[in-house]
Amino acid sequence: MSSKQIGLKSRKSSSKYANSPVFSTKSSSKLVTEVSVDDLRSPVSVERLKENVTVTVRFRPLSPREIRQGEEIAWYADGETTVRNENNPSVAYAYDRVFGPTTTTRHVYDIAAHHVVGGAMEGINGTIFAYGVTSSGKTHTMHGDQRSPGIIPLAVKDAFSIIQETPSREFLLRVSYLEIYNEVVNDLLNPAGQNLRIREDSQVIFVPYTCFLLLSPYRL
Ligand SMILES: Nc1ncnc2c1ncn2[C@@H]1O[C@H](COP(=O)(O)OP(=O)(O)OP(=O)(O)O)[C@@H](O)[C@H]1O
Repeated sequence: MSSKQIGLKSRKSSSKYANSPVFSTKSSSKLVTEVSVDDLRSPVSVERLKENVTVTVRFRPLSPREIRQGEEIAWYADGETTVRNENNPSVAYAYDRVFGPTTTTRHVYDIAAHHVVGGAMEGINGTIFAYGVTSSGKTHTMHGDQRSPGIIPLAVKDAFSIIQETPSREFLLRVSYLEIYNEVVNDLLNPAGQNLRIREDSQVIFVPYTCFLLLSPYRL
């Protein structure tokens, strides 16, 4: 089990579904991208600080290899919020949102992540992370590729759009990129930053990772 995460913040579970990363907006991680958004001026509305955790399931299609091997789908999306068992229709689980295998990453982002990015740009801490078994589609969902960009590039692009549309405010965007795998923390932005030591004092847990100012969405 592993997870991929993007954390968006202001300054101041194990999956049953082999072909579906469970996707949560609010983790232990194998790969962590953290974008820190500092709105240097606007105050945070108390109204908006209510905790709000949503859990989303995304099914990926069977791969050609899985089809060749005769593997069958055991769980499927029944409507927009229910996951049902193919062999036993009476077994069903409800989630905030369920996406079937033909859903695009763009759609997943729009429904499940866009509002977290918008909230972060207003100064509300937000985390988006994906977890699921190996090959369930976490990298596909979070990173994607040129043809189908993932949640992380889409979030960064959105953050820059919001900055452009809000000339009256000043923002500071910082990015760090960590991999946590088999209890080992590596800094993916600094080849020398391998097997980082986690330091702890009474107040905070601290990892000495590299943090870059993000000046353009294309630098990520
Ligand atoms: N929604 C999808 N549509 C089409 N192909 C997908 C989808 N999700 C994942 N895949 C494909 O399934 C394979 C496994 O996906 P991916 O590498 O994202 O899994 P992962 O959960 O990150 O695995 P690992 O934990 O081993 O890194 C990849 O070939 C990927 O392109």
